[in-house]
Amino acid sequence: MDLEENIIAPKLLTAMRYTLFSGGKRLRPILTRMTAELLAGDVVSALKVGAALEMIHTYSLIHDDLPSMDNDDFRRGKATNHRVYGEGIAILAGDGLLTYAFNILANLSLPAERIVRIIQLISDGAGINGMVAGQVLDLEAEDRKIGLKELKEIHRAKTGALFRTAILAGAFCADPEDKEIDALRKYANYLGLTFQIVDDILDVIGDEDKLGKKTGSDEELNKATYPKLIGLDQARAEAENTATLAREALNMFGEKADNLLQLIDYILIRQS
Ligand SMILES: CC(C)=CCC/C(C)=C/COP(=O)(O)OP(=O)(O)O
Ligand SMILES: C=C(C)CCOP(=O)(O)OP(=O)(O)O
Repeated sequence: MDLEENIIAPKLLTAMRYTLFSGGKRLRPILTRMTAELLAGDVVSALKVGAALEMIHTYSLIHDDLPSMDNDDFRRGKATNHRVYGEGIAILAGDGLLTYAFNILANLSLPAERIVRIIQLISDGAGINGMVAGQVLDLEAEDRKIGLKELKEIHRAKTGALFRTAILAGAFCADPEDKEIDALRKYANYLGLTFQIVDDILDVIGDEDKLGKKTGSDEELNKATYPKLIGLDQARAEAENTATLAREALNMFGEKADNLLQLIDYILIRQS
């Protein structure tokens, strides 16, 4: 089914497209593509997998912004989905993006067992063993004192899981060796943590126009963050440390991993 062919409920498609095409860094599809390229995999399939992941990520943002979750008014430089289309349609636009993503994955031109592997990986990382679970932990931690260890676990599931999934799904667009998967998983874990520490820092010091979303919302919702738990300077140092570990994880690939290395710098530079 082509997304454009949805004529039963045109408003659903409009609401899905509204947030999907309102800008966004496209980090997860970029990672999928870079990883497939690193391992000389099928780049066309990687782009399709990346599109599916971006749909899943976009659904998660639409739902994360809802009044029952973070209650945010701005996302990607525009009014949030529910502010424009109302809560009901926003929930359904998220549902539509999530399910359509799996339609794209089911239609990949890869060997059937590879497609099944990618679908398993993504439903796991985006679902009850990854992002959805992380969001639950995040909600439960509001207004509660938590330590760094618990915060790391929340970040690992809420944000890290989809990064890890994007990278490993890119690897399965090739024919990876076990040691390559191990190295990429390590890179993904440290990259995801670096990203979320930087996101925490940007919520304190970031420019709302550049970020396209409101800052200070973690404080407003009384959420535990790296700057809150260890201070801004220590949080920056921690982001540098995890970035170094992400770089080291790529050592076995040498220069071939330059793009993945540059992505670490891109994430770090955003908070400097
Ligand atoms: C199943 C769902 C709804 C998952 C949401 C996952 C997620 C990473 C939300 C954004 O996190 P955030 O609140 O830390 O970021 P932002 O500041 O961009 O809202
Ligand atoms: C996971 C978090 C913290 C939500 C924002 O993710 P991104 O910063 O990748 O958002 P977009 O560029 O896709 O809007």
